[in-house]
Amino acid sequence: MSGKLASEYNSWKKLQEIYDTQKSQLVLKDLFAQDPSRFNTFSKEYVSPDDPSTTFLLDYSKNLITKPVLETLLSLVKEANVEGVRDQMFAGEHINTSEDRAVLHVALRNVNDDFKIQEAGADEVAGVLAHIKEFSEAVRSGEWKGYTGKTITSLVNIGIGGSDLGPVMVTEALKQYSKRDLAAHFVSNIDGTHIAETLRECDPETTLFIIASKTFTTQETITNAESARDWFLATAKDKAHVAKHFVALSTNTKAVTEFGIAKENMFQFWDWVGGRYSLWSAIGLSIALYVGYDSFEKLLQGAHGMDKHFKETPIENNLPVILAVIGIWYNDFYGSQTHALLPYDQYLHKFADYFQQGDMESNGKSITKGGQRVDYQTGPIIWGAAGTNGQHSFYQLVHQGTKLIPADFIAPATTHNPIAHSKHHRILLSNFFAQPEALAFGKTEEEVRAELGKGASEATVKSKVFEGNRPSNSIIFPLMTPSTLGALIALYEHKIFVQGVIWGINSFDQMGVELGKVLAKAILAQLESPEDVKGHDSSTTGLIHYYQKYRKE
Ligand SMILES: O=P(O)(O)OC[C@H]1O[C@@H](O)[C@H](O)[C@@H](O)[C@@H]1O
Repeated sequence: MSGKLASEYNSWKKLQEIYDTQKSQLVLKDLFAQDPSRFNTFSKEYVSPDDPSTTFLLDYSKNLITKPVLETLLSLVKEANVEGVRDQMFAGEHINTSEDRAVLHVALRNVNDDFKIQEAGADEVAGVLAHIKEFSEAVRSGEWKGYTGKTITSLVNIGIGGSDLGPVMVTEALKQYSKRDLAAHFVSNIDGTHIAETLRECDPETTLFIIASKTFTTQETITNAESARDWFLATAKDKAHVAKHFVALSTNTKAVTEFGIAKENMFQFWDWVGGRYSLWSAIGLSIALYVGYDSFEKLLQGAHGMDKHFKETPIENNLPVILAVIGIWYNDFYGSQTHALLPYDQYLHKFADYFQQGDMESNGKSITKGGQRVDYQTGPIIWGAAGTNGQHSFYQLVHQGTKLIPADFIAPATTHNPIAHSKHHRILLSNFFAQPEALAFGKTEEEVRAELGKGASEATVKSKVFEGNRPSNSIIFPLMTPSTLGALIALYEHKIFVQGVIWGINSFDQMGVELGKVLAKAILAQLESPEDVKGHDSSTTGLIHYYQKYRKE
């Protein structure tokens, strides 16, 4: 960390100058016309340093950049000492300064021990992975039995935030690798409907509950876990049976034991694993159970390959760095407020949800590590949806609205489900190719006039014009596999890291989630009767009073 605001860097000032003076020249149609090799210049194929079959192409040529713009963006990376902070992260230095913690999700997937990491606990990773392997194999093979001797057929992961979103996203993405005889459910919301509806699909004799909570104090998770235990004991009766049906993933041994889960059924992790970076840790147990340990290990290997790429590749060829700086170009100079993640792969339908936490909880900050208020924009709003669904809903705004929405299009070249001789997939991909093209190059007034002929009104002509010059990245990979998924997730994790370092913020704490929790606790104690409702504004008081008119118990 340099201690400077990003806006104080010389390269930042230069970028502002470029934006102010050259913005009108940054027109994709012209840039492509002027340079026939633009695609070659601004695209890179990633090949995992560990496994050549883990590969993808990143095409960033449809961005509002030229070589000088990109060079200036990269000099920002140098000036902000991103490489130095990156190396501190890999070395286990406490770069999460507000919590005085290391940030070591890379240690969880350090499969070949390529990185020498000293932090306490890093040497325990292999042991926890062995525990995950042993347990997941026992459950999947049927060797692990429920209290009446039956095989487990349903998993219920109870967790929220980072203890939910990663496993949800990955189990969906790798569904093709599951045995299909083990159903995976995820309960996160405190709304009783979530657990009630889930339990309706489960049988206490064949259900395994995985209580996933780093702190083991999260109100939603503990309340849901207690209700799950009550539901289970209503049938099983004997508390001794809990051991066969409840396991915990946590850093908090004391709280887990107090809940009644045996120590041998607890899967440990460490304070240097951030919640939103924890799917690689014991939090990934539901993934290993659902897709098998081998696939879980390949996921880790895929991420590890990207870690090596990020750590060892010069910044001009470093894919997370490139994505990060292009994002900064739009976020901080073009004034884009959002960034869309648009996977053309149904298996990735939770990808944007996952990175809403990954990115927005990491970089949704306005105070630098040094305590200064930033005078520029930080993390973008992340959103998106899978496949062509979005085209029939929100793409109208992306194409013709008043906002500039940078987007990443992500797709597999081949599908696990080549039904109708891959007809579906070809149609899907034709859209994956067409959308970035339409966004970039649009449709001119002349083209519209030629199409409509003389009789068309001016308003109709104008409404059919696509201004174009809307930027995007495209990522295409051979097939959705565990290792490719691991590499893709790590790509975005490191992108978020690079942006956080440039903005000078701490991407690894989440102070902003606390205030609401505290207020909710105070309000919970006041819900009984109107006389208890004290200390609020008239709006909050009015809302609680309205609720109290209808509350039943
Ligand atoms: O795993 P835990 O401790 O139950 O925490 C769950 C989530 O709790 C939220 O409050 C945090 O903002 C998330 O970062 C975290 O993932």
